[in-house]
Amino acid sequence: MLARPTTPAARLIPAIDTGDPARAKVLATALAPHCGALKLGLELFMADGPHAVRAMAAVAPVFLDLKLHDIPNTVAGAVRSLLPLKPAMLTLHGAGGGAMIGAAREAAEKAGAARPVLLAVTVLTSIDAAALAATGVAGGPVQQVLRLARLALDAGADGLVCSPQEVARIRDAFGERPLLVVPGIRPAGSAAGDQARTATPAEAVAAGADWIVVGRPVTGAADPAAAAQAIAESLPA
Ligand SMILES: O=C(O)c1cc(=O)[nH]c(=O)n1[C@@H]1O[C@H](COP(=O)(O)O)[C@@H](O)[C@H]1O
Repeated sequence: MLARPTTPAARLIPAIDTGDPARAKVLATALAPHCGALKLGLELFMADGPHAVRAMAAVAPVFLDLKLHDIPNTVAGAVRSLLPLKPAMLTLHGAGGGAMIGAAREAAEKAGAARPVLLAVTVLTSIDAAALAATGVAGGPVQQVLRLARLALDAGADGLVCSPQEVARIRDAFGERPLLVVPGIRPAGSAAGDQARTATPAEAVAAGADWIVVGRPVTGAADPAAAAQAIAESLPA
């Protein structure tokens, strides 16, 4: 399994969100020396599938963010189908429930020591309190994140995806064990866009994030490698 980062640069996971494989290759090549892993999400996977994963894995560990969410049998099958691509990290939705997460873990175990880190997405960082209430969830994002965190960790997830605003609360409740991967990161002065629960890179790491996921503030910069390096330099040692 991918080890916890030991340097500031290794904490950074740029999100390569593009449907253009050529653009993805340019970004991956430029950013690989300045990060701990590269995130490949739905946009690129829908466009270029397993080929894109193999191409990215040639330059850096791949965080394959497909946010699996289905019945346990289907998710276990999806994990089995993905194992030959050797992703370093894989996401599934905590809201899929404990049986789904347990089935994913059992399927992942087939890869032995090289299995991907299984990360349960808690409450998407684009969801604010009002949007969460509209889905019928009582209580605010923090309460729901803690509820899904407990469920996912008990069921066999190695870690969690949460916003920077819940990191300290998760560390208080669950200690150092869970791996915490944190999107919703915005360097000071950068546009929030569709993100609702945000903080700066340094704030997220100071609160206890292991990795930070940064997309548009890096990939939309005139010089993505320089933007990545500036973020790494802003992090506590
Ligand atoms: O699982 C994720 O990575 C994820 C979970 C979440 O709650 N929020 C979230 O933004 N992400 C991903 O993190 C990246 C954030 O991108 P930017 O908003 O451009 O920095 C995107 O690729 C999202 O798919």
